[in-house]
Amino acid sequence: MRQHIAAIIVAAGRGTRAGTGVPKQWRMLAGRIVLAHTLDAFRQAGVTRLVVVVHPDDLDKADTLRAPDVAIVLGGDTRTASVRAALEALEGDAPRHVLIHDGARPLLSPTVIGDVCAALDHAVAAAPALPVVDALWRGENGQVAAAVSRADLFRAQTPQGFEFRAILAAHRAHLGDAADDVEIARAAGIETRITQGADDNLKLTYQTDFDRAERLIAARRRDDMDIRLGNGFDVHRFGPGKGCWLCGVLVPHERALQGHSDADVGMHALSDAIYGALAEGDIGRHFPPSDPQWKGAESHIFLRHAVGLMHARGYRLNNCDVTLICERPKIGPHAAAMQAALAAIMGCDMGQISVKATTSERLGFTGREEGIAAIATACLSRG
Ligand SMILES: Nc1ccn([C@@H]2O[C@H](COP(=O)(O)OP(=O)(O)OP(=O)(O)O)[C@@H](O)[C@H]2O)c(=O)n1
Ligand SMILES: C[C@](O)(CO)[C@H](O)COP(=O)(O)O
Repeated sequence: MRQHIAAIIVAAGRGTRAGTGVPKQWRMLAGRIVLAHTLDAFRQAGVTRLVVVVHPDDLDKADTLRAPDVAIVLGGDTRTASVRAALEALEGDAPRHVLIHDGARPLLSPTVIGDVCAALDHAVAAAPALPVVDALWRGENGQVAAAVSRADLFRAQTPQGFEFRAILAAHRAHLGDAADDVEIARAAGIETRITQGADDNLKLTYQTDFDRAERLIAARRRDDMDIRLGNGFDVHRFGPGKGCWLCGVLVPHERALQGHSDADVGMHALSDAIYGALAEGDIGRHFPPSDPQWKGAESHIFLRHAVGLMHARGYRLNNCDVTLICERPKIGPHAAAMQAALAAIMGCDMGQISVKATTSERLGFTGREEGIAAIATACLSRG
């Protein structure tokens, strides 16, 4: 939660460039009102105080946005006047920081918001932007009149973030209009740090922007739906030796597991679950047992390889679940250490990893303590 931050979402424009009819911020985009997408991005970023600035003619439409975290404020004739109205409305219970965002930028990501918020820990003002990458020309009568240097040029985006008191004072002191709030802050002598913008954070200005935004959301939804499951199963027999490697932890025992590698049966099952989710076979395909270089190999090599492949394919781990099947050694006292070891290898949070154990009621080879079996499930998603 970002307790000391409020977000102002300006949505009082008429959207004339996007065409006639309903103003763009109230139109449907991928099945939802544009502003509903915008508000959700802030909620996902943990901003819980949202001020939406609307045109008086749109008050009835604003009813659809009403929620405990949303305040509605009436805007003015210009974007600058709309922002000012919201700043004044917040003053009675002033936040420490304020983010000012175009309602017409519905595809902003929690990452862009988070980067601005992080920059505000060290700066009075911060805003996202993208460097200009194309060559620039000045045109006259449909002809190229001159080349213009693109060095140091950026395309400004929102949300633009400020110390609340500083931007309120800057707005109060500002005469006339401005393209954005950074211009107003700079006029008051406030330096603004540039944070990473995003191509997707486009402003809906023309109808073609709606078409592009629809395509981007459709692609995001396809990615969100791309969830993959894999399972793995492995068995190693007991033999001479002391202690068993299980999920990256050497567990004291009067015997050791036998195998071509270090025989970490839990880590093998987990690696196979990840390979399975990627439809990439199993450990044996990537590390053939016939290859002497893997003799006695530490099993984290296999797991790291599976995780590397997962990232290379554009997936990340949602969660995984490993079950060790044995009478002894007892796993419970070591389960937390195993979770920690796997998390360190996989570069994820311990909460994403479950390690548990069961006996087989003294039945079968595990019941007779001839070996240990492990099953694992991994769930991956895009991104
Ligand atoms: N008087 C105004 C004018 C603009 N905005 C908001 O400022 C953002 C960026 O402005 P722009 O894209 O220029 O929106 P419009 O002014 O609505 O567009 P147009 O210029 O095409 O009419 C939009 O979310 C818009 O709703 C506002 O709150 N109050
Ligand atoms: C604030 C802004 O989004 C920064 O890029 C932009 O200036 C507002 O939109 P407009 O089309 O320039 O009115």
